[in-house]
Amino acid sequence: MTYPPIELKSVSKQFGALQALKEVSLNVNKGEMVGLIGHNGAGKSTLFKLMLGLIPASSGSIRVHGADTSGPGFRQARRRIGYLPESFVTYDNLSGLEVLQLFADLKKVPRSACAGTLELVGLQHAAGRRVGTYSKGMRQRLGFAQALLGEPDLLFLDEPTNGLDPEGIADFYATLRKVKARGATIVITSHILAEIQQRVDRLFIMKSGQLAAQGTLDELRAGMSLPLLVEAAMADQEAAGAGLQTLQGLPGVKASAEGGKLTVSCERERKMAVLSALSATALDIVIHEPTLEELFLGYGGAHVRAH
Ligand SMILES: Nc1ncnc2c1ncn2[C@@H]1O[C@H](COP(=O)(O)OP(=O)(O)OP(=O)(O)O)[C@@H](O)[C@H]1O
Repeated sequence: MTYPPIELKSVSKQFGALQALKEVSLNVNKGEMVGLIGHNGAGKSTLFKLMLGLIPASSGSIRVHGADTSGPGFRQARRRIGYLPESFVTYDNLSGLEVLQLFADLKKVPRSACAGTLELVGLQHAAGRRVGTYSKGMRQRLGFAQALLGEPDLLFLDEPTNGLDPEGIADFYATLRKVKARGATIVITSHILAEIQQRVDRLFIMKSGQLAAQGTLDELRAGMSLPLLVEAAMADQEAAGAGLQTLQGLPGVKASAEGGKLTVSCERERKMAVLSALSATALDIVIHEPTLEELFLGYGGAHVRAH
């Protein structure tokens, strides 16, 4: 029998008087890449630690590949998991290859896998260099490499693009796509919502220890029905004024004009009415969907701060 990689039922976690997680239920399907987002202290890292079996839940059940994280069968399931913690700490006096070999020994993965894994994260040229001389981005790549060792079929990546430059971020997601293509399931957290919103299959929004919403970006948009933003470039100020007048007659539409530019905020179901009102006179029209940041705030999240 095959089990979904992750099944959580009514999971709560108490740290003394503090309730870090409250009745969280969620499933992640095989081969999915999902994003876990939430404000600082929302409970993302705690959820990771519970799913990795590093700390016990106060109540509820957590199954990973069908094995209860508090049961004896979990050791086996744990071998198929890769984890990149939020702060990856390593040994400065060893080379990148030596660090990876150490992790390979711990994970009971043959050392022969290390060179290829370093190549996968673009560190092959620095394999023999002391980690103490690595940049922040290179350390993060090394952390990613240890998570990828042994081709795990479930990956937990906590803030994996921390410290990476734009090229590093693009490389990281290119590698993730390869990992996903071989059927792995991936759970990723990020504070940079613009970065993950187009890259994951589904999103979980955490708020104060609870799951505030879940779904694809489109489902989250439909659930919140935030207004769309339409920007239209008109030939000149006069054309913009005429366009503004037409739009002001439409219900559920707010518009303003500045020079030859019209800015319109409208309910989703008014989009076609707005477009047809402008289509004859506009030179160009751009429609902006609500961003994940706006949805996140709409679902009750606080502002997401980058670390
Ligand atoms: N070992 C612990 N003992 C006591 N409280 C803890 C412990 N671990 C986490 N907490 C608390 O649980 C809550 C959730 O923390 P958690 O680290 O899971 O949040 P997070 O969403 O990962 O935050 P961030 O985005 O800042 O990493 C916070 O209030 C935190 O202070």
